[in-house]
Amino acid sequence: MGLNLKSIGVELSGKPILRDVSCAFSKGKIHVVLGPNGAGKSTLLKTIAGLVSYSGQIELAGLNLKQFSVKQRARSLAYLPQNYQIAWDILVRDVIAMGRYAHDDSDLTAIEDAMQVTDTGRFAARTTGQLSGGELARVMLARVLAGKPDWILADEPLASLDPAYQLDMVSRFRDIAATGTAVIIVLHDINLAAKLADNVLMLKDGAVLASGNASTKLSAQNLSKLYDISIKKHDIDSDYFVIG
Ligand SMILES: Nc1ncnc2c1ncn2[C@@H]1O[C@H](COP(=O)(O)OP(=O)(O)OP(=O)(O)O)[C@@H](O)[C@H]1O
Repeated sequence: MGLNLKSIGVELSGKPILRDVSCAFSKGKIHVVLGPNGAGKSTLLKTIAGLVSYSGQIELAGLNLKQFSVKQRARSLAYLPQNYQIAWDILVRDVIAMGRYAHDDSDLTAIEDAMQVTDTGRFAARTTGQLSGGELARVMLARVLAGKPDWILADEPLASLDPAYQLDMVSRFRDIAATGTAVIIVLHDINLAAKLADNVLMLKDGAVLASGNASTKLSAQNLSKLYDISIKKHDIDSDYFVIG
């Protein structure tokens, strides 16, 4: 059973930010959310995560998400924010173990599994202040995975990573989706989106421009409309988009 958004509206400080957004997300798939700066991508993830009030209905496995307690929601849906900050210099293992908070336990197998998938076990005894940005990104993903959520909401998790780390994270997200978890991920890089996406959701001015299977919806025509610039397929390698 999926995650369905039905006619979602969000206002912040009296300004409409999301307008009549309807879309469906499925388990075991990677859903990439694309759109210009300010289109409402982060607001959409925050809305699903329960951090923002909304009109309309969000259904998770056929149930109204508003009926879920905070803990029930946190067990199903994990949110990886855009600008995470670790307030204290604490042990990596403890940060990852915090992912069990909503379960009221410290399931060591879940924590070990999360470290294995993200290859963070080798940092476990270091503190967060002793990690590079790319290493910290993997630790934050491990924290999310330790909670064994069915749905991961990740806001630009590749933004500050070098190309090698980006590709590494792409393959980790693929592995995660292959276990049946759904990944809803905001990206700005359209070629990384093309590598990663099973489905896409294109948001423009707070409304849906296109959504559905990446093989049909992630087209040069839709991308050009989305960003109001010329985007074409590469002449030789049609898997790549060229800007301008
Ligand atoms: N608390 C707030 N009060 C008023 N407006 C807000 C608030 N938070 C965000 N906004 C506005 O909502 C709009 C959507 O913001 P959001 O962060 O969702 O966009 P985004 O698509 O994620 O952008 P970006 O790609 O730049 O991260 C922007 O115009 C932003 O200025």
